[in-house]
Amino acid sequence: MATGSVPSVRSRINQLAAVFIVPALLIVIGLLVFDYHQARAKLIDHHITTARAMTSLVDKDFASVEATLRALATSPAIADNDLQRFYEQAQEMLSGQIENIVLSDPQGNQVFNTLRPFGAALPPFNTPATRQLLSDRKEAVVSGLFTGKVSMRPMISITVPVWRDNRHVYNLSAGISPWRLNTLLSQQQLPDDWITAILDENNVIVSRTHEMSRFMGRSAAPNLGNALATNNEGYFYGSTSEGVSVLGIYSRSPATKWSVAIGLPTSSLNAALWRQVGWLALGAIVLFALSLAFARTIAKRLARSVTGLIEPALALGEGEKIVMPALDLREADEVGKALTRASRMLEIARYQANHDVLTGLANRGLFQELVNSQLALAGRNGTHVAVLFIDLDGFKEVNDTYGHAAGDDLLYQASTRLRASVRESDVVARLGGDEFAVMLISVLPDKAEALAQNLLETVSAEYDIAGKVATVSASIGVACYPESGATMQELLFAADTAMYKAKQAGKRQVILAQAAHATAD
Ligand SMILES: Nc1nc2c(ncn2[C@@H]2O[C@H](COP(=O)(O)OP(=O)(O)OP(=O)(O)O)[C@@H](O)[C@H]2O)c(=O)[nH]1
Repeated sequence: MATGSVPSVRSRINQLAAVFIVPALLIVIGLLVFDYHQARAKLIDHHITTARAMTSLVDKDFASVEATLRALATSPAIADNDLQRFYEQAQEMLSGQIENIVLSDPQGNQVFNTLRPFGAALPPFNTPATRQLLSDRKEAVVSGLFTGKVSMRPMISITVPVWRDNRHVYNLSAGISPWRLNTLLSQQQLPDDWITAILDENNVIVSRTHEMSRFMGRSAAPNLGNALATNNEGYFYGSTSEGVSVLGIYSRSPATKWSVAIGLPTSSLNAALWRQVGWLALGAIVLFALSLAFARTIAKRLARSVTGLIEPALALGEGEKIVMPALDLREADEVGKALTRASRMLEIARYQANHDVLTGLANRGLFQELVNSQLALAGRNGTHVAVLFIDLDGFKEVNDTYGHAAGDDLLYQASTRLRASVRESDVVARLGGDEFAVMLISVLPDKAEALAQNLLETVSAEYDIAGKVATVSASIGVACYPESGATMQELLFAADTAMYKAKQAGKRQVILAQAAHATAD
C-alpha cells in the first residue's frame, strides 16, 4: 500500500474525536428539542393562567361596578320616588371607573342620565333583549360594546334591575369606557410586542393593547373566534387581526362570558429558540475545535513516538549502535525495547562471527579485515605494520597427555599472555587450532622481530593446568609492511612462510620474512 493512502495517526485520532463528538452533538440537539417542547408547554400553561387571572380582573371590575349600583339602588330616595335626589346621589357615585349612571324604566325609557341635567329629554336605553333579561332575573347584565346615544362614544354598561314590592320598577345602569379596561391590560406589564385583547360575550374586541381605536368593535380574528367557540381556555397558532403570526392564548370567564386573549408573536418566541440553537452551534464549534486541537496534540505525540523508531530501525539495519529516544507511548516503547534487544543480538552474532569462541580473540576473518584497513592507513601515512604468525610447538602432546580440556585451557592462557604482551592498539587473533597471529602497528622490522622474540618467551613459559605443569614453545614468522609485502595476502603468506621456516629450522624461534633468505643462506 502506498504511504499516501495509509491513514496517519492524526487522521485516525481526528476520526476518533468525530466519532465521539457527532453522537454527543446529536444527543444535545435531541435534548434541546425536548427541552424546547417542555419549555413551550410550560409557557403555554403559565400564560393560560395569566389570561385567566386577567379575565377574573375584568370580572372583579364589573363586580365592583355592580356593587356600587346595588348600593345606590338601596337609596331611600328611589323608594320615596324622589328621583331628583336620587339623580344627585348617582352624580356623587361617578368616578374614574363609572362614566355615567342611567336610570331607566323596564320599557327602556331613560328617566335620567348623569351625562345630562335632570329632567332633560333622553333617547331610549338598553336593547329589548337586555330589557327582557333584566325583567326575567334579578342578576346584573353586562352589555356588549355599543355607542352611547347620549355620549356618542363607545361604551359598555352594567345594569342591575331595581325591584320594589316584587315589581321590577327600574333598571340602574353604569356606563364604563372601554379605555378604562385598557388600563387594566397595561397594568399587567406584559412584553410590548404581546398583543392582548378583552372580548365581550360575542367575541367583539372591547379593549386592546395595540391599535385599540382601529380594532375596537370588530370581531375577533377568525382563528381566535373558532378557538373560543370550541373551548373556554386554550391556545392556538394563528394570526391576529392585523396579520401578526402568534401563539394565541385565551381564557373566557364562566361568569360574564367575556374573554381575554394574549398573542405572543412567534417571531420573538422563535428568536429565543434560534438564540439557543446559535449558542449550541457556537458551543459545538468551540467543542469541536478544542477536541481537534487536543486530538492534534495527542496525534503529534503518538506520531513522534512512532517516527522516533525510524532512526533506531535504520541504525539497526546498518549494524550501527542504536540510541533509543524517549518515547511517550507504551506500545512504541515496547517496539523500541524489541529493537534494542535485536540490536544486542545482532551485536553478539557479529561478535561471534568475528571472534574466536574459546579465547575471545579476533578470528581469521576479522584479523584480515583489520590488517587490510591498517595497511590502507599505513599506505597513506607511510608508517609500518608487522604481521606475526605464531604456531605453538608440541601442543598436541598437551592434548594427548592432559586431555582436550587441558589443551583448551592452555590455548586460553597463551592467548591471554599474547594479549597482555602487546599494545592496546595492536591486534591478536587466533587463526585456528594452535595458530595465532599478531598485527603490530607502527613498528619497524627490527623492533617487530624483537617483540616477536619476547612473545615467544612469554608463550613458552610454563603453564599451570589444573595444578599440573605443561610447556609448549612457539615458532614465529614475522612479515613487515612494506618490506615483506604490500597487501594483506602477501604479508600473511610471507609470515606463514617464515613461521614454516622456523618450524623447519627446529622450532622455538623467530624468523623475519626478509631475513628468511639470510637464515637459509
Ligand atoms: N585442545 C584443543 N586442541 C586443538 C584445538 N584445535 C586443534 N587442536 C589440536 O591441536 C593440535 C595441533 O596439531 P599440531 O600443530 O600438529 O601439533 P603440535 O604438537 O603443535 O605440532 P608442531 O606444530 O609440529 O609442534 C592437533 O592435535 C589438534 O587436534 C582446540 O581448539 N583445542
